[in-house]
Amino acid sequence: MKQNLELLMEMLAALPDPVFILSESGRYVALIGGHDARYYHDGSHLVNFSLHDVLPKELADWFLEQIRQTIEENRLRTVEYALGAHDVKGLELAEGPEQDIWFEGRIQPLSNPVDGERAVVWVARNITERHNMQLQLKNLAELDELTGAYNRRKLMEALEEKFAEFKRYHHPTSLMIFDLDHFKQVNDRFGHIAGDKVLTAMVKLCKKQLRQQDLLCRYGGEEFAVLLPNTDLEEATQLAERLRKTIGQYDYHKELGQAYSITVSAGVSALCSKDKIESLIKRADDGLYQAKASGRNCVIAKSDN
Ligand SMILES: Nc1nc2c(ncn2[C@@H]2O[C@H](COP(=O)(O)OP(=O)(O)OP(=O)(O)O)[C@@H](O)[C@H]2O)c(=O)[nH]1
Repeated sequence: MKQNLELLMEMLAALPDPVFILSESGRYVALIGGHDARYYHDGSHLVNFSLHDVLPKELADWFLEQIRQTIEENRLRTVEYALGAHDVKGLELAEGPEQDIWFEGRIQPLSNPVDGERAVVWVARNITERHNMQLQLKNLAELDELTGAYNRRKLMEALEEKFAEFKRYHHPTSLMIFDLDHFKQVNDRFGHIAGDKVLTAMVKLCKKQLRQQDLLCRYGGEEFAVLLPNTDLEEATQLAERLRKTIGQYDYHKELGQAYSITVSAGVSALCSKDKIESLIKRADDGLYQAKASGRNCVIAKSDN
């Protein structure tokens, strides 16, 4: 009997991933396993502290909510979350992983109370590698490799999404399409690699001007599009003008080895009730075409009539 118990204890201690017993009020009742310092920090000091003693309030509240839901639903639940060593008070920072860790938490309610309280068992597994890989795949699928702007596929996806939202809620939504003027001359004069640097610098410049919600995409070659949620045609035109001026005033000395400025031409359109995605794009494209035809370095807004 004693031998069996010893074996059980040894087996539990050897568990590669940390297993926490957490009470409904957020107390760390016990911690078993998880001693591999390549993947985990030593959390043994946490026992008998409460979540709010060691975690920032927002995180502690989130953990408590997960415990509460698991007990209420009385079933296994799986959650994913990030935790940095600096988030947890009292950890030995010199030991364990340096970067933020992504965890998968598998939370199971216990059938009997612990010290008079309902409790869960929370198995935490380091999934940082998998998470980073997923992020990398997502970036590969969504981003233009050269400039870091979103790619055309992402633009079409976002347009579908915003179009559906527009039909439901009628939030104003606009599209700007712009193209660098006489860009062939840049390539011819400075070479294709220098041209690449100009495109990359220009995207950086635009990102600084745009809001978090705006989606800057490489539409093709030296043509870009910006999807502007919650923006009507007038506001979109103002924003396009601001971008045009900012890009035109930038000196590509660093990229081209001499003072050089490049202008852009742009077309702008806004979703209207009888629109399809294609007609929204076509109006912005028509605006761009007109801007080129009327001497470049300007913005033409195309309304739906
Ligand atoms: N360096 C570089 N150049 C590119 C890339 N994609 C497209 N281009 C170049 O962009 C240029 C586009 O030329 P055109 O379509 O004649 O247009 P433009 O010279 O900009 O003239 P307008 O648009 O009429 O003002 C071509 O020289 C393409 O090779 C790229 O990824 N890198």
